[in-house]
Amino acid sequence: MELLKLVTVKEAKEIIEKNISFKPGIEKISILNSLGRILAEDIYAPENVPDFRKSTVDGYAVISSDVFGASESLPAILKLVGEVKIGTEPTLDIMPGECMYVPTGGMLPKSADTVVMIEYTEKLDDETILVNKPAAPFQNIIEIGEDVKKGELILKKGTKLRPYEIGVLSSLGILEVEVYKKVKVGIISTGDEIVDPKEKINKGQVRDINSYLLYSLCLEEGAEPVLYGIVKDDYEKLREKLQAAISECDLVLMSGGSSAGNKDETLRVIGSFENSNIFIHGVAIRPGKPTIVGKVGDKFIFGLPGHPLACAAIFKTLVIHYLDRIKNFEREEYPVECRFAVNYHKAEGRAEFLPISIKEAEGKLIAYPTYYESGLISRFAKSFGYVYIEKELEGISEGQIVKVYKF
Ligand SMILES: Nc1nc2c(c(=O)[nH]1)N[C@H]1C(S)=C(S)[C@@H](COP(=O)(O)OP(=O)(O)OC[C@H]3O[C@@H](n4cnc5c(N)ncnc54)[C@H](O)[C@@H]3O)O[C@H]1N2
Ligand code: MOO
Repeated sequence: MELLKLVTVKEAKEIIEKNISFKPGIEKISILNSLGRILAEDIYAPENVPDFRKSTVDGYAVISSDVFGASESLPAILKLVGEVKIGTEPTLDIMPGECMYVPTGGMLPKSADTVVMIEYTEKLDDETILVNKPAAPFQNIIEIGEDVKKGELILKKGTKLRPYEIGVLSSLGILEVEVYKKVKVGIISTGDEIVDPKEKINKGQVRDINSYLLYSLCLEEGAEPVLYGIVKDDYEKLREKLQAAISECDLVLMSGGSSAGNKDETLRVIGSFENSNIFIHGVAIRPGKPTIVGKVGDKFIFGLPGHPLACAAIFKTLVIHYLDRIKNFEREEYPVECRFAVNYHKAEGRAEFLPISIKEAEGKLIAYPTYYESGLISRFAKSFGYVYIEKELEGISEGQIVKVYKF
């Protein structure tokens, strides 16, 4: 396979960014359907949360100076003037020397500045409460706007919505949000030996893994995958399928060719469209070297290597980068730090995407490389994640601390 100049992963990402012209559309959806979607608008709080001063305990709303220095031997004696009903505004206020019963979440009477927990009080009679512990000002109280301040930029455009952000939206009464439309991703597997897993398989053939792998990776990334099936190594058929995928989708992922040489078929097919452009033909990464990145009109086409691990590695490094950039999504990753179990030499001149399994030994996390062949899917499934080894490094030494990124 004659590859053009290999670009580094960093260069590949820059080339992808520079050539983005597609912008996903925006749609308004119910927050109940918004899990995992990326916000396409800044959200400012239309009101304070909470918009009343509330108690965080069951107890008595008091004025702190009235209970200053109170103890079991010398309790503060307060007049009970009423009870706050949860969910309603108190109809009374308290004066010095008075208190009012307030449940957890109840609104405080205006002059109260603290709440004494019921455990630290004694009810002498219907009108008299003994307080045997002092309470500092603002103790057991949530102030107006303490959770969210009116006018605050509470969620930024580009935020990925998790259950917690969705909770914030509902607390503000925002029940619909603008998010980026799901990117429609066409998936084409190629290769004479690839068989639909629903069919009988003969010696020399393999069941299609990449369609299923890519489909699931797309779902995980909030995209909308569309399967175009398996295409035999045939220029015309491949061109037909690619044409259909380009016209129906926003992005196309093709995987495999048939060993060395035929990858050029993918290249030739992408290049055969009017307004096509090929930016990358070969990336300095292992696995994943025979990668093609091009564009037809404003639709990106990724020609991914056939080996499932190589295919997934390029999805994780380059396809995800493209998906993030078109949605202004700043991905935050927090890798697990582990001690590397062995001495590992990587291939020269290429960065490496090395699957890892993690074991715990004597309270320490140990990272074991699980990859030796990019065609072995089961090793991949046993891995927790991967270590990314920069192109310039020789490898990793036993005992070295490495960062393991979750799959
Ligand atoms: N002489 C050379 N041979 C190879 C080179 C090279 O530089 N010179 N590179 C190797 C590398 S690295 C890779 S990766 C593969 C990539 O080849 P292709 O992208 O053309 O992919 P195929 O040859 O079609 O497939 C490779 C391998 O993966 C299996 N495969 C393909 N598609 C699927 C699928 N959908 N599901 C499951 N398995 C699939 C296929 O049967 C092959 O076993 O080339 C090396 N060779
Ligand atoms: O890209 Mo290939 O998977 O290095 O074997």
